[in-house]
Amino acid sequence: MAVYTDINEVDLRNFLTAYDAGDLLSYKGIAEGVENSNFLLHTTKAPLILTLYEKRVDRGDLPFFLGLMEHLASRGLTCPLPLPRRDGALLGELSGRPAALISFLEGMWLRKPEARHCREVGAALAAMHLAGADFALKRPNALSLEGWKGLWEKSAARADEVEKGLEDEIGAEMAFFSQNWPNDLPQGVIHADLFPDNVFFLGDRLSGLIDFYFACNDMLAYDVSICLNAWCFEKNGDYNVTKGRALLEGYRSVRALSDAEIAALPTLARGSALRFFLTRLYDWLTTPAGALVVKKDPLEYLGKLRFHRGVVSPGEYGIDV
Ligand SMILES: Nc1ncnc2c1ncn2[C@@H]1O[C@H](COP(=O)(O)OP(=O)(O)O)[C@@H](O)[C@H]1O
Ligand SMILES: N[C@@H](CCOP(=O)(O)O)C(=O)O
Repeated sequence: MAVYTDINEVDLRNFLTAYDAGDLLSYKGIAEGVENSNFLLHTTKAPLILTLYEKRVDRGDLPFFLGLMEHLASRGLTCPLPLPRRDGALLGELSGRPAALISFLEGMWLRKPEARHCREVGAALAAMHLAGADFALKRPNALSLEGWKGLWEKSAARADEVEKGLEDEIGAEMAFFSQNWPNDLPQGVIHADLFPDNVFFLGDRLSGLIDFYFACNDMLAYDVSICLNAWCFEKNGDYNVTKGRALLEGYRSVRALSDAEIAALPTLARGSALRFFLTRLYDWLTTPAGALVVKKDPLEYLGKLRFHRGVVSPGEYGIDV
């Protein structure tokens, strides 16, 4: 359960007085997620999500994240909306943390997505990229090359505790990317964490996207590569080209991918695998034993990284070249 910061009822009731949110009926911590502390609130009005922003979220970035949700919703994308306080602010403070109330989105995430779901995710990602094009705020990607270096510096010395030889292997990846990371592809607002647990479905229909707390400005095709990693591998580590094809076709049915974006997919996918490997590795080595969170396995992403390292043509992802 991702509840790093606990709340008490008296403080919560006091926090809610700043909102027109109805009277509190119940609240409970949510047993999912790894970044922030989330609670489901029932009030005499609509159900709400209460989020307390934790370690990896910089307070200065919150206007970007909350403003982006408002912007995307205004462009027709289904995503949660922050509930303003009576004074108009979107942020308050609870248990010493910045905190916001967010609308509750109906639906559930898919534990076993199939190719048809991947197609919908691809289309939704492209729709988000188009809808974000005129969002006024900017946020550089804190988890691009420089961020990777920082994580790696803090983890390298203990990497071999996770698998022997990792310090050398990942050191070589870092060297590769410092020379080979694309910088001339189309940029825009990306979600940057569109994993299955951040996409809700009602039946077979995609009902909305959540968790915009890694969103930033970066290469649009990098976001596609994140989805290939998150949606198109099987539990045994095999890449499922049918899912990859569906995701890419779904994306291209809404936004075209240029030849340069397609050619860069193997490098982008290798880089995005490294990015999730590094955050997972860092968390694996540093999360305190008693924390109420399910740690994610860095080795899953090491396997994906190795797969991409061996890809010689983007056609291997299921795209016609
Ligand atoms: N707006 C929302 N509507 C419904 N459920 C939500 C909403 N936001 C979060 N959740 C629930 O909380 C869980 C964790 O949220 P998430 O934003 O992914 O947390 P984290 O940022 O900590 O990873 C989700 O998997 C979902 O079950
Ligand atoms: N998707 C990341 C972890 C971030 O978790 P989320 O609950 O915010 O999606 C990973 O799988 O490493």
